Amino acid sequence: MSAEPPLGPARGQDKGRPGKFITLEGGEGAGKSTQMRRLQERLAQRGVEAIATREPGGSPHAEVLREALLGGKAASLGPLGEAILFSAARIDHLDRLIKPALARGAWVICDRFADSTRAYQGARGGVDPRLIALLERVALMGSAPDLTIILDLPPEIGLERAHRRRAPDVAADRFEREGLEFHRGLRQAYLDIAASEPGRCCVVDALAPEQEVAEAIWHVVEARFFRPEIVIPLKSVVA
Ligand SMILES: Nc1ncnc2c1ncn2[C@@H]1O[C@H](COP(=O)(O)OP(=O)(O)O)[C@@H](O)[C@H]1O
Ligand SMILES: Cc1cn([C@H]2C[C@H](O)[C@@H](COP(=O)(O)OP(=O)(O)O)O2)c(=O)[nH]c1=O
Repeated sequence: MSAEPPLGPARGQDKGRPGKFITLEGGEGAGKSTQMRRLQERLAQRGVEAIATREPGGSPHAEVLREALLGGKAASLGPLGEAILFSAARIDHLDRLIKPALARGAWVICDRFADSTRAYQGARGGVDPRLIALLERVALMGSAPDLTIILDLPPEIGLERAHRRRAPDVAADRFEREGLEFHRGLRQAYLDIAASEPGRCCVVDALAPEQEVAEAIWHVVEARFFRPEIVIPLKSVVA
């Protein structure tokens, strides 16, 4: 493996970090990576350096775990074993990339994070929510996102978008291949997370054209970080 990025601040010691941490969540093909790039550009226009990253992955060790998790090699571990591996990848990602960036004042935008473990391995995989919460506490040690945007759309449409995006010679990953009921349950799991943490999460309608979704996200980011006098309702539906 190539040279290791240095570790960031000690675990649990990143309170008062100057950078902001934003995560994008939602089902397959919801537009997370598209909107991550757009938000990064918008922040750059505002003079904010934002690092775009993703999970599983984002650091060398975590990318190795990604291969095992998405290729299906880890599937025989079952949902709890997978949740532990996703969490191990998350610890490396936080320590090597996210926390060092936040500590030096950069912002971080991450395509999927701990809510994906809650939704996929917890709500859909059937792992006891108390175990998922425990793993999350151990992995994050206080490094929770400042804002989570949940991109919401009917799973039929997201899966169709994901299918169209994929090159013909690339197979769908193991979670994308799950049936429609699984993906409907995921959608509900994300809406439940948003309802349980309205201070952190905001739901954006991802069915709208790309540009409109980007505007809705920017509205939320601007309100949360640049103009706190604007109050955003939980479900921010684009026109
Ligand atoms: N609002 C949108 N309307 C229609 N297509 C979109 C929209 N946002 C993204 N797409 C397209 O859908 C596909 C999946 O988008 P992507 O950002 O990769 O989703 P995700 O990262 O959530 O899986 C891509 O081909 C992308 O160009
Ligand atoms: C981060 C994370 C991802 N996943 C799943 C969700 C996705 O199916 C897959 C990541 O694949 P990826 O191709 O990066 O996501 P997307 O399809 O949204 O573009 O891993 C989990 O099951 N648990 C997790 O904690």
